[in-house]
Amino acid sequence: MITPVDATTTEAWADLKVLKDALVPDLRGWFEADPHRAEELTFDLADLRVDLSKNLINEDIVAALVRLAEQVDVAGRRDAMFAGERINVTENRSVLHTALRLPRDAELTVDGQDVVADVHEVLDRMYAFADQVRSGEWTGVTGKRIETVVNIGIGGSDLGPVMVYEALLPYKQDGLECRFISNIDPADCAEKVADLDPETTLFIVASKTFTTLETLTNARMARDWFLTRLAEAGVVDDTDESRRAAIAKHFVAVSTALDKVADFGIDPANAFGFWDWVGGRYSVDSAVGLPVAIAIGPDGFRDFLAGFHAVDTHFRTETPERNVPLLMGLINVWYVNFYGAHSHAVLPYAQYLHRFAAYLQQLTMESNGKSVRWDGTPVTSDTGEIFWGEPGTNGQHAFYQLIHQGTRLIPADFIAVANPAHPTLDGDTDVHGLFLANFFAQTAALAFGKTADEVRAEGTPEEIVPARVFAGNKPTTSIMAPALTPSVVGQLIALYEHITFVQGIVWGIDSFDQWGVELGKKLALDIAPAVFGDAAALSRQDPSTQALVRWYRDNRV
Ligand SMILES: O=P(O)(O)OC[C@H]1O[C@](O)(CO)[C@@H](O)[C@@H]1O
Repeated sequence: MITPVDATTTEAWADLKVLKDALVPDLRGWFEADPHRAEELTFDLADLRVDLSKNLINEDIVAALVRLAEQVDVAGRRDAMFAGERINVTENRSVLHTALRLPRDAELTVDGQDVVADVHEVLDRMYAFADQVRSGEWTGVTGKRIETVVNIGIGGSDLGPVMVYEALLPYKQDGLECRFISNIDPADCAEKVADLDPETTLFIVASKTFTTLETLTNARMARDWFLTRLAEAGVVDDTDESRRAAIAKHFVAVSTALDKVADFGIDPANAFGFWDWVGGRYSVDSAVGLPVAIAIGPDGFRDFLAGFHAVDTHFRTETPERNVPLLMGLINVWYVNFYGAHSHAVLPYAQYLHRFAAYLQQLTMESNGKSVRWDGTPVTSDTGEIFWGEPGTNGQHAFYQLIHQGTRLIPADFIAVANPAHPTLDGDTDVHGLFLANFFAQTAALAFGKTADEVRAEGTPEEIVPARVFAGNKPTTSIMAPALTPSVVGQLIALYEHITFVQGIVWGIDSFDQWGVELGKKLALDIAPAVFGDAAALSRQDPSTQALVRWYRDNRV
């Protein structure tokens, strides 16, 4: 195993400390002093235009960050990832989500296995199935075409598909709708199926491991609902054969554990596989994206994958000074480790990206929320960021106050597209233009603020001048694209995947395991008997938990 370099002992880290101590943030002054600042810090990455100029950085800081990347060998680890080396050390696995978007004629053999051929074999099956559902060739047990696809999954088997489905709604085929059941709260399943016709509904049970309690419980509840409703309609009887025939037309699975899929009662012919080298939170471009492929069609899904691949190629081949995921990852390190930033806002000015922050929460926080390095030694600096956000302009009327005038530094990524799916006029006003005026205004206000003199010049009474001053120097990155196409959505996801990777390497952590989720899962199974009345199991719990369970049982009608 390669020992992680301790970033905090590198020369570059020491240089960054000196630079931070000497830096007086002054975005106004920096832009005035250098008329080329915006141009020099703006980069094109596939269809994305990324403006880093409103960050608290200068040439020396960028150079030191790039040296830090060299000194911790980001490039070496990146190449190891792309080559299929087992960089997920604690699970002894390759990390090859980038292989999921390799074109058919690419070559990648890992442990003697032609990975590209495997990936395209599954993609071909997904595309054929998607075409059958979309054309109506695939019918339910009573011969009706499918109108609703219900994905049952959680974490990476839910957040990616739902985010991308919502982002690409304008590309969805008319007459087809997707829904997503994830929470084990029975309300989720009950609400999502309440108005559905089982004869026109297709369930996709998506679980990498096919052991996840939430997903298997929801899948069983959905199966019960489905069979009960069809029995009531006289479509199935209570023979196994009749039920199996109905399930075969209405339940398919996505998993790496195809044996368990069969145990659940889903025909293995209707299962779409992937591989242990795809992390759950990196899997939306695998068969986990099946609902998206059905909704937008194979051509749309191909564009989606091409978007990822374009960013992969940039990340793999671009020089460090122009490598956008590398620079963005390093700038995040700058804020976390040198400014003590705890959180990072993602603010899409695109309503269709309303689930993007939720998606990024799993991607970034499950990846980099770690306190040991990949060799088991403690981390030597803070790691991870709390990712959060809401679409603009809704966020402006909720939490932007704290970003503008609070005491915490919150780096924010602003995302917008030039061409909306719904160009709409309000009288003579282009509403999307008005929307984007807010996007431009917010990053400017955050960067440049408003001085006391400017506030006074507006005639503000002296006693409320301080309350109306904006300090400015609040860092933002602006990301723009021509339109929210399937390719652009793929590009955005790949961009953040690689940003997350870069941060993980600097911190020396394994960004691809998630052991921290395990304890809660195990404890839930231990406590469940107590919840159901097992006195011995209850007595094994701590006093607080015992009291809470008793209260629950006393109040549960
Ligand atoms: O796809 P599975 O195996 O059901 O797992 C769902 C999710 O559970 C986790 O293992 C833990 O939250 C995630 O990493 C994963 O995306």
